[in-house]
Amino acid sequence: MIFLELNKITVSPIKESSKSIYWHPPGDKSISQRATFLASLAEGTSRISDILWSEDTVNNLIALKKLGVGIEIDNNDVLVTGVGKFGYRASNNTVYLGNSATSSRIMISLLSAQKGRFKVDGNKMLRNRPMEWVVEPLKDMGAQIEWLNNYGCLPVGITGSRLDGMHHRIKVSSAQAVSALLYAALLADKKTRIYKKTKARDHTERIFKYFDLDLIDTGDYLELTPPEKILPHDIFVPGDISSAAFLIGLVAMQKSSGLELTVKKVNLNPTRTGFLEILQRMGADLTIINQGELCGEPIGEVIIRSGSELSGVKVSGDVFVQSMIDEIPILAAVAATAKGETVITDAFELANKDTNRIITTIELLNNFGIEAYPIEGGLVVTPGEFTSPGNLEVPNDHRISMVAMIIASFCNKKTEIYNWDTVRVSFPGFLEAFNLIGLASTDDDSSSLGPSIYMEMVE
Ligand SMILES: O=C(O)C1=C[C@@H](OP(=O)(O)O)[C@@H](O)[C@H](O)C1
Ligand SMILES: C=C(OP(=O)(O)O)C(=O)O
Repeated sequence: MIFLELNKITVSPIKESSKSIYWHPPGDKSISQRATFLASLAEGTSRISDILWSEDTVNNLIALKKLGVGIEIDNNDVLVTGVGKFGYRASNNTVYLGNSATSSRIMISLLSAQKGRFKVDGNKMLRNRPMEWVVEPLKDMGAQIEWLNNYGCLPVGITGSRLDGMHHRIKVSSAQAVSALLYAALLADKKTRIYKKTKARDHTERIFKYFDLDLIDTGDYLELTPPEKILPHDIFVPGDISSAAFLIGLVAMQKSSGLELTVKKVNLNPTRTGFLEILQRMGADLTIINQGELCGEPIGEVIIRSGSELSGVKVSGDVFVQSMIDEIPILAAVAATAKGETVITDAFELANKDTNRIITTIELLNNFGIEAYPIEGGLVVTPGEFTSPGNLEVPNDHRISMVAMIIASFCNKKTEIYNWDTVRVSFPGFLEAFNLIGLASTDDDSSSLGPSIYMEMVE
């Protein structure tokens, strides 16, 4: 049972549940952001259906609206009327992107080629995240960007200019670095060639092809020929596997059998499914059915059943780790319930998230009595019984906050969790989904965080 009070939530021990649940997760955050940006550059109106309504995506919509892009809500959908490739309107207002590194990195690229001056900024967490991997290559394309406070960090000032095409080798294992430069390449004068460091989520490549853009992938590099203009396309956003992972993990952690969750219409892009594969390797009863495609993205249904005995695993390899980069905190919680230790390496990018998630995941587990410690580029989790710390303030990190609530529900006494509501960044409906599983319940106030308030903010 969960009881809410201001920014504190009280999580009581769960009663084991045995139900069959069908659930459609909220829209994928990465695809919602990419779809919104691409539609904003098109000439005409694109309908984005099943978009994610959360703080990150809404900040993106509000920022684009202030730049002159047409943003209208039609039921749950967004109608984006693009202004063409170079039609963003300059204003004295800061382009504010809250907590979202993905949105700010792509936005910096797009503003670099618009007419006028812009300032891009975000919240305290975002101001600590590295921006130089995007800004330095953009400068090589001719962008005029200045660091307004500290080198490498937001806020930045941008004076729009002409962008040249270029050949660039990406130095970090980040999909955002590739994506930001691909968006800049759309606005460049000539072809741009990008050599990736690793294969990470490829939603940008897929949505560019869905929009009929001239992007080739030789396996060695990506090459984009800038289009004369971009035509609007309607898009359906599949469910977010990273949000679904919290509930999938929770079911896998329940020791008694009888609980079954079917996650419907969820994105199964192979660059995102590492968590599902690792759960299968650990011995979870997880199957994938009804696979298909939606707007160039693989989708399907995931069925997870409780009651399996799980074993610890070794997780390594740049590509594999990237395919579950946002799921590592929940994997660490699942690993604590398995037999044998779990060793995660090659997860260097985790240090660059809202918090350093290697450290915050370890601290969270330690707070609940689990032995976990850092190793180079990762962590080791030793299985054990979760014990409640009584009360706990979680860091400003939505993914850590959701894992804290899940772990707390497996403790033998109540836990008060402070600062839990960063869930709004990616999954405002988390508590309702948690209730649906039947392991917890909330009072009415939980709906105050629900997706509908985000629609009101845009209107
Ligand atoms: O491209 C994206 O939409 C994202 C890529 C990942 O970051 P990196 O590619 O920087 O590792 C991921 O952690 C983030 O939640 C969203
Ligand atoms: C790190 C995340 O997103 P971003 O990098 O866009 O802030 C996330 O959603 O966990």
